[in-house]
Amino acid sequence: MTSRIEISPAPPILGSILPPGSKSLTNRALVIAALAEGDSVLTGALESEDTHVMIDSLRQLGIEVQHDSHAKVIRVAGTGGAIPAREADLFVANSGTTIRFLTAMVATGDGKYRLDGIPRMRERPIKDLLDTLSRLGVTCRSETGNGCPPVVVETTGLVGGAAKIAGDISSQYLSGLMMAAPYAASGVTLEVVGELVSKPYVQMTAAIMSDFGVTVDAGDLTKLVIPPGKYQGREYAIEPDASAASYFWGAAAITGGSVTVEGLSREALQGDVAFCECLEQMGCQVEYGENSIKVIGSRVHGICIDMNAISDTVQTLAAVALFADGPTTVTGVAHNRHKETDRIGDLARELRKLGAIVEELEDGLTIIPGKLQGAEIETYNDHRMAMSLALVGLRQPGVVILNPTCTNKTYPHYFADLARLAGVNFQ
Ligand SMILES: O=C(O)C1=C[C@@H](OP(=O)(O)O)[C@@H](O)[C@H](O)C1
Ligand SMILES: C=C(OP(=O)(O)O)C(=O)O
Repeated sequence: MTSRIEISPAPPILGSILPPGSKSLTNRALVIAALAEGDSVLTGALESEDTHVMIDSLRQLGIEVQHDSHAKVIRVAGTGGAIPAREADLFVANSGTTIRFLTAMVATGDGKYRLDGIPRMRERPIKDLLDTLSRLGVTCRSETGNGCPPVVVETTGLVGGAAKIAGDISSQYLSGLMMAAPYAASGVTLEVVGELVSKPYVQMTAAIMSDFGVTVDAGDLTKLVIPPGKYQGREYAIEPDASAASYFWGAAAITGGSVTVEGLSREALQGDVAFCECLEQMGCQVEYGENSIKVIGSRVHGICIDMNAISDTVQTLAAVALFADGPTTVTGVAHNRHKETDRIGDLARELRKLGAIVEELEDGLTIIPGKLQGAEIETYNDHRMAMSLALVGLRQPGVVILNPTCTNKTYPHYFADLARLAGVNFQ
């Protein structure tokens, strides 16, 4: 693919689509299957950079992972909790789940492990996770001392006990600790300090742990008790990615069409299906099936909404908000500044290029729709910037997405799938 793609306006989109597997579930299932007793077979897994760096890292740790990328099936030979490699230097690109989950996982091993990523990863915080691991008996540090990767973990195993974990920067710290905790010498009790962000992801972690045989007492997510235990290998079906689905639901809203996403339901493990409730508040109609969710677009209204729990869909909502008949305010997403890029400041800048008046808040933004115009959209190597703002081009001519291959992080075939669904070609 070239270093730019121009989105072609489309008539109201009528269709259905099955997005690729969930990044969050694939990477959790990989970690848990690696630690489990016996083999696991993961079906419907995501094939993308974020899952490939996880697979490569697990292999470097000495875990056998067989991978049929065409069939989207991954076989993992569980080690029963052992980490065979005594030393490893892992490269995680810009995958937050991979570095946070593996930092906690390698802490259960016996050896010295280093984890690093691309330059942006070296700006993404991980200090709170390292502090908690230290309290649980592990020697670990940020190599440059700035609280970000590269991370070095020197360990003879997780001792366990009670520790506090900060909740206000990223829920991935807590999820990583939860998945590793059954392999501590004694049980682990985690007390969450500060308001926990992205709560549905922690519920997802507890749910998948339970699916593999370890029950967490998660209560109201302020104090979590994880008993010693062992995951049991199994066959596990990964749901389609709900964050990816948001773009197709957004496309229905923006074009005034009707799009059905297959393989998801209101009961999905992924909190991001609640993006449909935002669209409903904006005036769209949502139909929940047993194994599908359909959004029917209409004239959209501006809304005020706290998106703390579903922050990966803020950029999708922002794209829809450009077509609303009034302002939209999103709050509760200060943690979005620590993701692939600053998803408040950089998002505001790109929305302004498209003709909106945007007020940046400390924890969100207000978008006042203006007369739309085409623009070259900078993506900051953020897959969600590319995927969300491309939707604007389905109505407004002249929207060009720069560096479109950044969608490789979670959705390598995004533009092909969107063009097919919309029935147009992109240049
Ligand atoms: O646990 C997970 O799978 C994720 C948690 C969220 O991160 P934060 O907890 O950092 O908000 C989300 O943004 C990310 O894409 C995936
Ligand atoms: C924030 C994201 O990813 P991660 O934190 O896993 O890198 C994302 O996919 O939007």
